[in-house]
Amino acid sequence: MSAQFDGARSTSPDAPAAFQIIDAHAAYDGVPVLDGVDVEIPVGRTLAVLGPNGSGKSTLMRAMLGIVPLTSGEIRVHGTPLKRFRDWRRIGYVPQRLTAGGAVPATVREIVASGQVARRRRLSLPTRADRVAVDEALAAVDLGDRAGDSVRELSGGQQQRVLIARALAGRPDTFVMDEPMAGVDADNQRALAEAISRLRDQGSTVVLVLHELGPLEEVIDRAVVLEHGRVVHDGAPPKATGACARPGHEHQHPHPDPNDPDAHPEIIPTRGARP
Ligand SMILES: Nc1ncnc2c1ncn2[C@@H]1O[C@H](COP(=O)(O)OP(=O)(O)OP(=O)(O)O)[C@@H](O)[C@H]1O
Repeated sequence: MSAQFDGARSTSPDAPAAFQIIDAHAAYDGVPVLDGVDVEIPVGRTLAVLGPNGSGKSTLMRAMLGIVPLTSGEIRVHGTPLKRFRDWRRIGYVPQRLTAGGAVPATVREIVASGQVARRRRLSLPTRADRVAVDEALAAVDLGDRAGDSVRELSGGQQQRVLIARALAGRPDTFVMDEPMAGVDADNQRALAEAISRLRDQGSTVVLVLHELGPLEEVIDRAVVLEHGRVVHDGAPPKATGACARPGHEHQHPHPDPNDPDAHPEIIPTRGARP
């Protein structure tokens, strides 16, 4: 990746934490899913959220973006309580799977450019700088030569890279990625790890849900492990062992149909949320 992003703006030691999650509780239909989560993520850190299926990892990501409301507790984003946070252009969200291209024959470039919508004023057209940012984002994930192709023609791993490019195109300084490695082959995992490591080197904050560290082991400075909606570890990334540690290993676990918009509330921004 040769492109340089100007996203990482607030890396001074005095900058408030990118995310402060304070005694967060959340529930679906009265069933607790987050049960008193406390995590502080300073700017410029690369943090993995690990844990078994159903432990609440995705729910925590969604809560951090205001998609899932807390039943109690507080979340602050770059020092501002989530409800009052408006600077969503600083946040780049990479959802679990490609959803934007599923129903319509969008090109790679169109999907990536859609990541700039929050930056632009209403009804304004993309500027030259916007177009350059899209080119840079595509180059960053090594998909510059696929810009005109339909995303449907891409493999799952390449589609995942498109989602990262979409987040990059808005030039955020804070990334929230929900299982960017899920279902991605070893080559694409390495390409993604490289893109993420460059984000870290540029001072961006990156929070990722992962099932195992895999090729990201070198990139992650800290890991939070959830179990039953509680933090059971917060510190150095645990050493990977067994088959799950091998590059290319794919977890098999149920996920909603990626083309079912009802199964992906994150693509329908709620009030105050701009994923
Ligand atoms: N929209 C929803 N409505 C009801 N229950 C939900 C919803 N989303 C998640 N859950 C349930 O909440 C619990 C936590 O789910 P969550 O997706 O946050 O876990 P996770 O750790 O990300 O799991 P995975 O690794 O399988 O993605 C699970 O029991 C899940 O079935």
